[in-house]
Amino acid sequence: MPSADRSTAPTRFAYLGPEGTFAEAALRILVTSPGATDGAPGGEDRPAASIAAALAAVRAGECAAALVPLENSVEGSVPATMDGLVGGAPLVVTREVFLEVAFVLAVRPGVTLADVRTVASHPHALAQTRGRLAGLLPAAEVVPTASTADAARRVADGEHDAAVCAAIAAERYGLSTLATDLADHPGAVTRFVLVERPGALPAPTGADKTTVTAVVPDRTGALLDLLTEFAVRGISLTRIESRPTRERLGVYSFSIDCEGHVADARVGDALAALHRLSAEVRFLGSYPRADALPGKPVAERVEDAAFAEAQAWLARVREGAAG
Ligand SMILES: O=C(O)C(=O)C[C@]1(C(=O)O)C=C[C@@H](O)C=C1
Repeated sequence: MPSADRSTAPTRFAYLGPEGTFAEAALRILVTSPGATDGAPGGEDRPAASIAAALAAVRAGECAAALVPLENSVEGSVPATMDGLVGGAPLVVTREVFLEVAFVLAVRPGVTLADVRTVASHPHALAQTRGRLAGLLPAAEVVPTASTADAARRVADGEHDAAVCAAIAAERYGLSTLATDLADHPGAVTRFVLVERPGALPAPTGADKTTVTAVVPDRTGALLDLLTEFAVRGISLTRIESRPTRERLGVYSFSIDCEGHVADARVGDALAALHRLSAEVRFLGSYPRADALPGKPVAERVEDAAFAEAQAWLARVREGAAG
């Protein structure tokens, strides 16, 4: 899948580090799953200090790809990833990975709940454990960190008293566990995406997703117009959310995932229509669904064959044949 340009990068994958993050666990799944991409064979994986740093390493050609969190089933989207993909040099998603996340409360050996004054973690992890933390540590100060493993490392260094992190991070940094299964909603899943510089697209598998962002013009019905382009072609959306464009209040960029591959006639046709409707459309990739499910049934009238037949009919009409 990766083009020659991509595969010459010295490092295989950048991920939100340090070692022991959920992002690293997701990367292990990615490189061992069927259809795994090699990035730069023999290369190293690089823990990055932030999502922005991971994306920057790919843009600079230092890494073949970056694995970054996009959304969580409890806490919703990860703004740093959303914004990092919309701005800057183009990047595309080539794979997605789902990871069930479970949190522990980790401390230096010998530290008890009564000793904990500060508890640190990634904001998404803190939000997913808010209720349990309030019960266990009602007086503790909650401190955001760049990642869950960053919190564990800082606890090991003595900077904070407790970390909300993965069990593997507690182990990696020599911490003890005061509580397990900290999540307020057990079974939360984080969706990670592998992003690369644009190149050859992953081939359609029949169970694909496409991601696109579009700035919606400030006029009545503009969002409905945009969504109609998917609906009339029988394309099911799997995610939609808005982010501020940072230009002014009232102008938003919509980030949309839909079923299907840009190589599918109906999806390509819808994206072309979006390009006509919006001054700023960014194609963010077509890639295999992590769950490998075929998606919603597609009506015959929007199958590739129906589009091809309609194009052939139009060509005949334009040449003067009876319609
Ligand atoms: O900090 C980590 O370990 C991450 O991989 C990031 C992240 C996120 O951004 O949501 C991933 C999964 C958990 O929901 C908490 C944090």
